[in-house]
This record gives sequence, C-alpha cells and structure tokens, in this order.
Amino acid sequence: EMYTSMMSVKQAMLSERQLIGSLRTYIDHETQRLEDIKRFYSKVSAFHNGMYNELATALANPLVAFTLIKRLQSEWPNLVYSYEAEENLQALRVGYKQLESSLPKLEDLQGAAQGLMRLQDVYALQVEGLVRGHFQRVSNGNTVDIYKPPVSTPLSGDDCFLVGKVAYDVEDYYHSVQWLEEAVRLFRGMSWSPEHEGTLEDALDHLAFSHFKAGNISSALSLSLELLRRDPSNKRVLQNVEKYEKLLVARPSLSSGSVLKRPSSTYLRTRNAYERLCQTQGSQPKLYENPSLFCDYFTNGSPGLLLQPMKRELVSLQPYVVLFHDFVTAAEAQNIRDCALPGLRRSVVASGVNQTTVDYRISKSAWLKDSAHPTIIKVDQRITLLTGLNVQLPYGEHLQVVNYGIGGHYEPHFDHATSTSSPLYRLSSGNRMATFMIYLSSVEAGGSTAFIYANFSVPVVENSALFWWNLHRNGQGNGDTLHAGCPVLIGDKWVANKWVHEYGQEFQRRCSPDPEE
Ligand SMILES: O=C(O)CCC(=O)C(=O)O
Ligand SMILES: [Fe+2]
Repeated sequence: EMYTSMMSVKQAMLSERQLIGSLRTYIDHETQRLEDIKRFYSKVSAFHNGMYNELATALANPLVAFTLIKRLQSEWPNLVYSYEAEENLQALRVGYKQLESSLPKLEDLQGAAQGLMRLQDVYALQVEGLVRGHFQRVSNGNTVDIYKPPVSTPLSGDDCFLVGKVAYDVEDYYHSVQWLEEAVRLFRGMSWSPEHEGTLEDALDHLAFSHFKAGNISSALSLSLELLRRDPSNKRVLQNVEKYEKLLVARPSLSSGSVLKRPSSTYLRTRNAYERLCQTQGSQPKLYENPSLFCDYFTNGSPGLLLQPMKRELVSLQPYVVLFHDFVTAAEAQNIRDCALPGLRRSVVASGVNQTTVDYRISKSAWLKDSAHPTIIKVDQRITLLTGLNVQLPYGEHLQVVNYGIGGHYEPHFDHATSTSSPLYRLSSGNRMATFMIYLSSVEAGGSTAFIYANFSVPVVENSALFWWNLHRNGQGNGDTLHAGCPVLIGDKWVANKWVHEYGQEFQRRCSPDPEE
C-alpha cells in the first residue's frame, strides 16, 4: 500500500532509480549489438557494390571465393540465430524481477488514481488543467491557480486512460467520462508507445460506454462510429451503434444526457462544508473579527514554561481549540518522524469492536512508546506543562505518528468513541477526552485540519500543535469537534496525535453537569 504514505512513494522513487540503471545497460548492449550488425551489413554490402561489374574476376580470387563461402556458411547463421538480443532482454528482466516485490502493485496505481480524483473533487480542480500539469479551479468564469508547481508535469493520454479506467471499473461514470475524454483527445494526436497500456480504440470504447451509462446516447454513438471506422470488423461495436441509433430514434431526448453527478459517499451530508473549509485553507476572515479570540504567551502557571512561554493562539471557543506555535523544534519533529519511519503501517479506524482500513482515511501511522526516543518524553512533559493533563499510559495513549499519502486525508470524524463497544475503551481509562495534535511537517498546499460543524479550518503550521477537548465536562462527546484532515494537495504531511483519556485528569479538568460546558 505504497500510495497511502509519501514515505513509501519515496521508496518507489529509489526503486525506479535502480531500474533506470538496468535499462541504461540494456540500451548500451543493444546499441552495441546493432552497431556490430551494421558493421557486418556495411562490409557485405560494400563488397557487393564494389564487385558489381567484375563479379567473375573477383571470384577468380580464391580468397574472395573462400570468404564468400565462409560468410554464407558461418557468419550469416551466426548473426541470424544469435541469442544476444534475448540475453540482453533477459538481463533487463532479471534486474526488474529482483525489484518486483518492492514495486507498486495494481492497488497502488488504483489508490493513486483515486487520490487524484479526490483532489480533483475536494479542491474543485479542472481535469483539463491537471492534465496539463496545473492545479486550477474555475471560479466566476476565471481560471485561478490553486498552486503553481515549479515545473509542471503534464499527463499522457495513457495516464488519463488509467485514471479513467479506475473510475470506469467502479461504475463511476462521472469521473470516467472526464478522464477518458482527455485520454481520447491526447491519444488522437499521438503515436503508439511500447510502455503504454491503452490505445485510442480502448479509450473510445470505454468513453462511449461511459456516455451511454450516463444517458448521453449521441456522444456514445459518435464515439462508437469513430471506433467502427478504425476497427470495422468489431461486431460488438457494430451492435452498439445499431442499439444507440434505435434508442435515439425512439427517444431523441437522450441525445444530450443528464448532467453527471459525483458518486455519493458516506459523508455526503457534510461534504459541501468539508470541501469549502478545505478550499479556504484556514483563511476564514470571521475568525479574526471575533474579539473574544486572542494570542498570548502562555505558561499555564507552570514554572517549567516561565522562561520560555508558549505562543498560544486561541482558534475557537466553541469548541475550545488552541494552536501552540513552535511547540516542537525542527530537530524534535525530525526525531519523531525518523523514529516512526520503520513502524509505519496503513492507518485503521474503529469499526464496531474492531479496527479496519478504509478509503476515508488514507495514511500510514506508527505508535511510539516513550522509550522510543528522549524527544518523546520531552514532548509528553511539555503537553503536561501546557495542559496539566496526565499523559502517561493508560491515561494518555502512545504517540501516534501519521504520514499521509497521495491525496491522503481523513474524512470528518470524531476522535472520541461514540459507541461503548469502541476499541478505544480497551485502555479502561474512559473516553478520549482531549486531542493534542502536532504538525511535524509543512505542506505546500492542502492538508488543513477542518472543523466541520464549528465552521473553520486550521492550515498546517509546521512544528505547531493543535489542542482541543473532545468531550463536554459532563463526559458527553462534543458534536462540534467533528473534524477532518483535508487531502494533501502538494507535500508530505506528518502529524503526531497524543490522545488523553478521561481518567487521571479528575483534578485537572473539573466536571460539570452542564451539557453546554
Ligand atoms: O491530519 C489532520 O489534520 C487531522 C488528523 C486527525 O484528525 C486524526 O488523526 O485523528
Ligand atoms: Fe482526528
């Protein structure tokens, strides 16, 4: 599951570097082989050209006659039946096979394609722009760049074909139409390449069927006709053409089709708010107009913070959310990331009594014990100084370090358990009362933390930490803490979560029967 973490994507890059090496060797050997063949060709053809008029005299020379006979009996078959080409190819394949188990699998390609489509949706990016390597959105008729990459990476027709096909295979014709449209356009102006999976015919075929499923019969028909011109013997396409023609005669209204809708998903109810908050990247003006929000230097009355108070930014009162700037140093963040690296595994979520992987959380994570590194102990102590909370097991969980992947995200969720059977209760120290989340990296674009019902989002601020209470003082979950990690548009996002449970904090956060507190 390479696509679920940028760290694994980096490993894929190293594998490709090795592959380039063996391909270089292959090219060199094959070039050498062809040069040898060319030399033989030149020698023999020069002989024939030079001897044309004096063939009989030439052959009178026994040396000439001998070399002719020798060439035909020995040199030609040596060349024609040479194994060199196969041997070169074999060496290339051996190099590839050695790496094969560490290369991305089909599920990685599919996951990466899904990641692209997620970015397309959440950030309202235009497919045409993406294909040209741009991250653009159309708003009020103007095309605006969400992010300008230093070098743009255009996609090929085959790239688009694969994304479109991933959508097609799950009957998501909203996306398949858009991506296959681009594939067809690009394939039309392109010649065949040996590394490609699809052809113009494949793309036309899939696009025509997608249009048909979307109710756009006239597009399905014209694409099928184009396909039939290229492949007149294809009976299936011929049948489709006849079917589409009949349909159009019977119901001419089917010519344009309905406007394609995005496939629905589990979080449809909050989708618009979620996406709006992700797109605004934390720049919600009303937040700064609220006079009850402030920034200060904060010690929490802890002597340990007197000399170096923490820069506190109150982000929201209801729910109570604060951002502590420069909570860790760059070196500490690095230590934590390095420690987590070997233990990164696909992130899971609670599902009933179990834990499972889901599309709505795309990342890898690792749990770090205090003993993993002195930095973890320091971070624990700092959290305690700032919040007064007891973060030792079982009152606090181990530190969970998360690395997001391609379009990696965590859709709207609660950190606390909303059912009594949740695995979160295994520590027997109550529910997750508070979240302390450290941003261990920056990102270039995307990746904000969005609070859906509370209507704000916090952009990733490297080395800072976000703190909030998940529970009301009466122990009930605070519905306003519904939050999400927006898809990472550009960058390598790392966070670390410290979850603090109810037990052990009795003297730090007083209880109250008031359901509002
Ligand atoms: O990555 C984020 O911004 C949010 C992560 C989160 O909510 C979580 O890990 O529970
Ligand atoms: Fe969370």
